Amino acid sequence: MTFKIGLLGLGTVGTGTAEILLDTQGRNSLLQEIEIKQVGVRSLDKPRNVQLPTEIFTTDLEKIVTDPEIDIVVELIGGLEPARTLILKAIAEGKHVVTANKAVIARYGDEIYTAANQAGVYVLLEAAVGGGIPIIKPLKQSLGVNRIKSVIGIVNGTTNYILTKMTTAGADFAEVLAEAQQLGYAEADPTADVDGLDAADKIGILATIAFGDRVKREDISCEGIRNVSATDISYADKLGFVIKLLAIAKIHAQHDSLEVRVHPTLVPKTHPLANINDVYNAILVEGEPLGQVMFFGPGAGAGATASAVVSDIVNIVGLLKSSGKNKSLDPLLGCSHQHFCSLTTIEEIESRFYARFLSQDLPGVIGHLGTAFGNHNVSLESVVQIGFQNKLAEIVVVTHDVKEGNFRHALAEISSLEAIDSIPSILRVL
Ligand SMILES: NC(=O)C1=CN([C@@H]2O[C@H](COP(=O)(O)OP(=O)(O)OC[C@H]3O[C@@H](n4cnc5c(N)ncnc54)[C@H](OP(=O)(O)O)[C@@H]3O)[C@@H](O)[C@H]2O)C=CC1
Ligand SMILES: N[C@@H](CC=O)C(=O)O
Ligand code: NA
Repeated sequence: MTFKIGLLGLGTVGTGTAEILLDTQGRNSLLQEIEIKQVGVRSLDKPRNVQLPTEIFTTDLEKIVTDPEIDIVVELIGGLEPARTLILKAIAEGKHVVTANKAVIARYGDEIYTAANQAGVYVLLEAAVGGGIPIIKPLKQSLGVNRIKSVIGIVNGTTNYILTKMTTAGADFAEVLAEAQQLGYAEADPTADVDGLDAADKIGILATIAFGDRVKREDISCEGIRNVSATDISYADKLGFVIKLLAIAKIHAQHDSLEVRVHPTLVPKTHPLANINDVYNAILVEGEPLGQVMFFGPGAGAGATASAVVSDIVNIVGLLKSSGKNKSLDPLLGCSHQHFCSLTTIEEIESRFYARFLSQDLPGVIGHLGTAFGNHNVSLESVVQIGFQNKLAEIVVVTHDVKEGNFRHALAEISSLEAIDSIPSILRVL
């Protein structure tokens, strides 16, 4: 029996997917039972890097998702629309769906999975988080019996590539971003990478699976890497840290709620996430009774991402072959979260902070800073004055764990001190 695929999109990931499906030797034997029946693209004239019969190409993607012969629709066009509508239509037509589209699942997961469960079809998305790293299936299956306490990851390849090159080679932000685009790592609109939106989509998906309640995408606090400067990278290094864009989801014990956030973070050089470089991603999961486990691998790029896409396709084919006409879904592969959870407000979130101040070089300034922080219950781990910028002293402060609200109030008081010229950067510390 042959299982027929409708491939929506033949860009970076679509091409990688087709390459695996067409070159089956030495891979799982189920691949030999899979045929690409149609390919949907935007332009029929574009040269393609993979050999497929021209007659299977179309720009009519609706025709693919309604084709009665197609068993699995593989959505690799990205973006919200028409991706959402096409996925819903495929589901309504009784087709299983494989997607790499974290943007659409993070926002419309509720609608999509409700429809999929009613229709008795799978929507698998291993490629949507961590590219080639197996993380969705392990969270659902291998780690499912643990009480998850935290999921902390570097989940965006583009920004990790940029930060790594800025740190190790002093490279220029715009140049490295162009390189990441060239390598096929970045989103069609790289703002999604640079501003942390892609990482927020991914941590929203991981948190929903790990903690069992849906996370509303708009509740996730999100800050990108645009303001990370060479000066901060250099200070972080002197203080024993590297700067990484972290996506964090963890149980907030006091409030019995979840905190989910994305921001550039000073990570101690001794922490396992500090050594994840270039396009690599890693996700550190802590659960009870397991303890910590870390998933590591290439987080973007054609081959790595296609590996996850095709594994999902093969998983569905395996299930279709073994379950025959029995339409009930394997609960460990489906997604049936019913409730949205409430997230801890940003004011209540506790973390360490790094702040860099430019001040007049006057006696007593550091004392005034300390007093202002003390007035708002912010205790300091270290205060250093190392350099000068245009005759202004540069003072760098690292706090102990503090409530974000208290820290912000202290900063407001400090800004009004006469000696303080400006606060060029504020970053969190892991
Ligand atoms: N690149 C990566 O490393 C990773 C990407 N992803 C996700 O995978 C998905 C695809 O990404 P990627 O392959 O990089 O994207 P590309 O931009 O390289 O490819 C998009 C493909 O979809 C087609 N397409 C886009 N919009 C339409 C439309 N409206 N109608 C018909 N065809 C359309 C394009 O057609 P045409 O070729 O004619 O222009 C192209 O073939 C996205 O959701 C992305 O977030 C996930 C993990 C990693
Ligand atoms: N643009 C994304 C692609 C993979 O999800 C990234 O850089 O991580
Ligand atoms: Na993955």
